[in-house]
Amino acid sequence: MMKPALQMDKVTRRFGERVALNGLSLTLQAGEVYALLAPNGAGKTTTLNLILGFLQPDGGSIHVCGEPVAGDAARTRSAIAYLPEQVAIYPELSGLENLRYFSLLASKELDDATLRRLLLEAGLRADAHDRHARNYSKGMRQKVGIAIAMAREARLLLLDEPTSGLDPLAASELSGLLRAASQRGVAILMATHDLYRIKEVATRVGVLHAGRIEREIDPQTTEHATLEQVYIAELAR
Ligand SMILES: Nc1ncnc2c1ncn2[C@@H]1O[C@H](COP(=O)(O)OP(=O)(O)OP(=O)(O)O)[C@@H](O)[C@H]1O
Repeated sequence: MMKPALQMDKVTRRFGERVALNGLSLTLQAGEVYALLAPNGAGKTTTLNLILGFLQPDGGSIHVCGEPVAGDAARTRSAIAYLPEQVAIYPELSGLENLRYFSLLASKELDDATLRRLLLEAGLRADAHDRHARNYSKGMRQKVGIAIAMAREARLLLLDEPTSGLDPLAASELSGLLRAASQRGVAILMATHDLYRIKEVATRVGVLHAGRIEREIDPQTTEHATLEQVYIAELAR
């Protein structure tokens, strides 16, 4: 069997007296789309930074595609694509040039036809490929980010609030892209408050509270209203 894309086992992390993560365990197999519902301060950013190897845990372990992050974070990071809330690409370069540049950084030298195909698959229309990214909307920058992830053949995609500030069309396009990526075996972990998109795309939902996953909900069998009630109750705790 394939190694899980992500395996977090009883991870703890403190900042001085403050416990940010308190025994967080989470395993993601290839193709799973996990939505992390995280009220402010619950430990979302700490979780993402630990997976990326920018922080070290005080206890527990994290593996990406079977490799310990503690062993060689640069190596495990090469299997990960991280899309922050605002995808950072070079404004003076075009979408195509950004994709070429970030692919080269990941030692992937792709010809223009392949780069353009990846941009099209990520939903960036051909007439935008050669325009300066400075004029791109948030949704367009995100599409370039997804194309970069696909060019790098990332096995694990981390997204932080991917739909905040997107119009409904862009958000729905993003759901389609995430579904397509998951069908290709990419495991996706997205921190979000967007219950509507969760219903659309997530295969699992977990509520992060006080540094651990307090409960999991099956998005397929849970009504939207129930999902919302659970989340609101969690926010009010
Ligand atoms: N560098 C740090 N120094 C001290 N405390 C920290 C540090 N980073 C995080 N914390 C604390 O750890 C807890 C979890 O923080 P984290 O940033 O992971 O939460 P979050 O869920 O991302 O919150 P938000 O959504 O508000 O950014 C919080 O109580 C926070 O104050």
